[in-house]
Amino acid sequence: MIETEQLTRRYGALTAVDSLSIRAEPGQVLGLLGPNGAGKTTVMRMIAGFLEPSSGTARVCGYDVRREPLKAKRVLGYLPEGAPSYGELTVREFLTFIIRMRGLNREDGYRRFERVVGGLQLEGVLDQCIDTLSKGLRRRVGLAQAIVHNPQVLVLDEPTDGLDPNQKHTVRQLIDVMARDRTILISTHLLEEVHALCNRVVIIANGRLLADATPAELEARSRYHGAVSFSAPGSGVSQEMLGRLPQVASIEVDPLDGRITVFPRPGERILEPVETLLRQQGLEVSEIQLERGRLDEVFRHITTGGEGHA
Ligand SMILES: Nc1ncnc2c1ncn2[C@@H]1O[C@H](COP(=O)(O)OP(=O)(O)OP(=O)(O)O)[C@@H](O)[C@H]1O
Repeated sequence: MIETEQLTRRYGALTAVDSLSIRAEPGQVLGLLGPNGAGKTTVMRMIAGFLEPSSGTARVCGYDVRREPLKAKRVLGYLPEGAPSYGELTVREFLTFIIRMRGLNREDGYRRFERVVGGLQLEGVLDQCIDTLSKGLRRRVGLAQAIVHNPQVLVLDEPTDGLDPNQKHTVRQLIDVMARDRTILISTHLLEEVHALCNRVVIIANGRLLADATPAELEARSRYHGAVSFSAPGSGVSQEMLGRLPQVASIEVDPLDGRITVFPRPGERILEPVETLLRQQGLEVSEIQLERGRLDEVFRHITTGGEGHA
């Protein structure tokens, strides 16, 4: 479990993290989202015990990171932003060093080494210096050191940053498997990652909490939530006809591809009436889809001041 209470960090006059209270439980992947400079890395560094809070507390599995730092660090794996230090070591030397630092016995150490090297596909670069690896490989080595002691809590700062789509997929699968019985906090700028991984999302800006909700709850705040969109090239679908449906609030046509989006009045469900109307008129449409809502729009709205604390 991860808990912060009124966690605050000031740099001179700047309050980078401002009275932040968040909580993540086992089985949860909590996504920490926010614009550049929102305070995500600062929050994670405080939870990981790498940065002193100015005030407030952070606890990992119940251990206060300031009062019981060793106990907190023992149950925590941390992937910092960027590349791992000790770039002059080979991947094998680095992971062996971390395993020794973590106090694993020979047998467990060997088992865990094999496991993470296999899981993150590092077999081919074990004897290469970290400094000479590609960005994606360095990220995977960083992730390997974060999980090698099989921690209960993981704090991962942009875990898929710099990875190609295949590697992103591999790392997301790994996080997904680990999430079953662990608590995971990840920061990301990729909203697709929120869909792929997170079952809860915290949005911050200027160090302050702006939203704490499930991805579905956030999507429900989008103006696209419940809208119906479809392509109807050359079918003569009339906006006027759709607009006469009592459940419909408005209609928009994408100027680029001509895709039609029909928006419901509050509380109305429009998929069925829209489909029925199109069928009755014998109009050909393709890719008709009920929209869940768009996280990018909600994120923009929340972080640019359109919405208050949730
Ligand atoms: N050591 C420092 N000294 C002074 N200001 C700092 C320091 N570290 C961070 N800051 C400031 O604190 C604020 C939060 O930074 P932080 O790196 O936590 O944001 P972030 O959300 O992780 O950003 P990004 O998405 O760009 O990585 C920023 O305004 C940053 O300039």
